[in-house]
Amino acid sequence: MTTGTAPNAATPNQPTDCAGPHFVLSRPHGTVTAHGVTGTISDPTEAVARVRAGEAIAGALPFDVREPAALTVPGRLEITSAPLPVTARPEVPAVTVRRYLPAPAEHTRRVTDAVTRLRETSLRKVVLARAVELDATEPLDHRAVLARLVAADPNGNGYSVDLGAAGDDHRGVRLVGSSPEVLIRRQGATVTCHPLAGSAPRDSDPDRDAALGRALAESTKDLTEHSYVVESLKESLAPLCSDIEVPPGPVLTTTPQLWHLGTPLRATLRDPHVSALELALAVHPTPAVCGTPTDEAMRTILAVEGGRGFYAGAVGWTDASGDGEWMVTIRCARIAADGLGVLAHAGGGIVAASEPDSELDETTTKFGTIMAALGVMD
Ligand SMILES: C=C(O[C@H]1C=CC=C(C(=O)O)[C@@H]1O)C(=O)O
Repeated sequence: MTTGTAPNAATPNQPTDCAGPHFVLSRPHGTVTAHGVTGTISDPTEAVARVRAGEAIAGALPFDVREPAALTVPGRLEITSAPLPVTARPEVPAVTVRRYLPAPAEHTRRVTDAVTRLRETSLRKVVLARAVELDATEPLDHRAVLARLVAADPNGNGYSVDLGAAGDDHRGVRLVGSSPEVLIRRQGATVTCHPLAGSAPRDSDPDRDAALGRALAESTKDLTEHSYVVESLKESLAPLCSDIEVPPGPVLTTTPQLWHLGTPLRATLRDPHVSALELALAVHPTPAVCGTPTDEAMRTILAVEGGRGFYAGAVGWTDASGDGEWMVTIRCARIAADGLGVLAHAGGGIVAASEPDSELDETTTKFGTIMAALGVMD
């Protein structure tokens, strides 16, 4: 499907397609590529109005939606029915870890403090993340990183977004990743989401791997952590949707690095004018990236971590009819405009029963998706 055509006009912050499309989202059921830019939008409310007026949009929402979004009105939205075709796994220049932010011991200390707080206050769950700064010896090509992410994922998940629409600080900056988590998808009146929460590492030995999956499915701590996300989604969707179908319990899903607990939800949209973008804004941030209660968890995260930028936000598109898909922005990295500096984040849901050392290990495993794509573990 294609929506309109327009030149790739160049204004100061405007993303361009000079080095490949400014937005690509590869999914098992299809790839959406935005070609050309007719406008940029940093205010999601304006984007909602533009979609209601019959325009398509694509891009990224930040974790804290009070910060600028990176959305474009594309000249043309190309939608295929297969993941991004990748014929060969391209080489990338050498990438090395500069430092972890905070240092691993400090992340463990933060988790310990959070566990105390979870036991003593009304906070039930909080997702704490840490970051890693990496350096490339030569400029990284985001197209090569995207191809490696898509090639490494049996489901073909991957995204690459030019963040320039968010303002001068983001000019030429790219967000690349491979998210397994569907925040929201709208196809006509059908609304689906697939929240994930609760994790265990994979193992190269099939028997040990299967045992890790079984243990996750029975883990009270992980089932509790997961339940907050499902409850939150049901609550956020209720005013906008009817017939919300929730399976009796979560199912196991996998990425090459991790097992996750996931719950596929399905609902019917009450008002056909409510677009995929509006639905994404209504449910974000879910307790898969923030916590429960949302406000208390958000305050805790901002106080402990500071800003997250586009990590733990949403990346996706909405077409002129309001259909679209938004993924939770995880398993990703920001590549600086010079292609040399990289910043990646990984987080995990903390509940009262969390163990700080396991939580640190979980974030290390989650970094594996982007580290492998950057060749750090080659
Ligand atoms: C916050 C992240 O993952 C979320 C998605 C799946 C499982 C999660 C968990 O088990 O904590 C997180 O909620 C991340 O990858 O940075």
